[in-house]
Amino acid sequence: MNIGIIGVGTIGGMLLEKLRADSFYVVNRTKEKLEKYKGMNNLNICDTVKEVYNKSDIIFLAVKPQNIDEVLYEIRKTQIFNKIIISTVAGKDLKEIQEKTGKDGIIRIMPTILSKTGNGVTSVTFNDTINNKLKEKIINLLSSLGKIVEITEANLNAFTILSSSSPAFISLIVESFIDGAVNIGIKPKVAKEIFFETLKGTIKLLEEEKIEFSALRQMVSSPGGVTIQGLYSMEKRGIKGTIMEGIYESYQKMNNM
Ligand SMILES: NC(=O)C1=CN([C@@H]2O[C@H](COP(=O)(O)OP(=O)(O)OC[C@H]3O[C@@H](n4cnc5c(N)ncnc54)[C@H](OP(=O)(O)O)[C@@H]3O)[C@@H](O)[C@H]2O)C=CC1
Ligand SMILES: O=C(O)[C@@H]1CCC=N1
Repeated sequence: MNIGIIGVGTIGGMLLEKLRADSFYVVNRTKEKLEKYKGMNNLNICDTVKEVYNKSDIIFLAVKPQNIDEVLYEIRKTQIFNKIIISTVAGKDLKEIQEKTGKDGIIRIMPTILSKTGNGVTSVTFNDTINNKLKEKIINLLSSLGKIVEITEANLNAFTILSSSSPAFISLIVESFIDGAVNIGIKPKVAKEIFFETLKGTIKLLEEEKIEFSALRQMVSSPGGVTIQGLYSMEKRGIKGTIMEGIYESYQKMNNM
């Protein structure tokens, strides 16, 4: 199977590194960016969107939303109709891609940077021209990215915030813990090491032992102790509302793209 990637930035590069194909055909606006992949023996660097489209069976669109229309326009000019187009672009729906390209086999995925290590959840939504056999083939292809879930397009925006934006939110929260630890005298390197272990362990308790959030808080908070003092301060400043609001704002922005 030949895979095309249009736009080899953060997500396109990750797809190139993680997916399995007989050959890859790629194009990127800034060609120099592709230098680092030149050692890949199944990589073909192309000059145009048209060349990638013509030579590939499945074509991933991985440009930013502001650049997608120019790519769809180039695809529209081609007269080959039996290809599968998989868009990673936030806020461009299946119908619009179909209309702008004049092609039928359209799929959307919402990738996550966590696929770099084969983790995270990538959601996929198919238009109604894709039959079950093809769906299975596509999900199988995508499985090297991590967990794949099929969802309806109506749910894609919410899933985007949860699985694709969250690594950025979590990174900010983790950084705050490290800064907090440095502020009470722990060296950054040590703080990072200890906090990463603490984070992994907390997730294990919540996930594997199925301990409820509130139960875990109670287990750790001694009456009149230090933990409840910290929780009280965080709650007083509205930490939960702040995070919930951030998620909602992201979602609203996504809906208006
Ligand atoms: N980053 C993330 O975590 C996620 C991103 N997405 C979606 O993935 C898509 C890609 O995002 P991301 O990888 O972060 O963006 P990047 O800016 O890192 O990559 C986009 C790439 O597209 C190239 N490009 C732009 N226009 C063209 C064109 N006309 N022809 C060929 N190449 C072009 C750019 O080239 P140049 O080198 O010149 O800039 C750049 O390398 C976006 O639509 C985004 O919504 C979805 C979920 C998560
Ligand atoms: O921030 C963005 O717009 C993209 C989509 C989700 C993650 N990155």
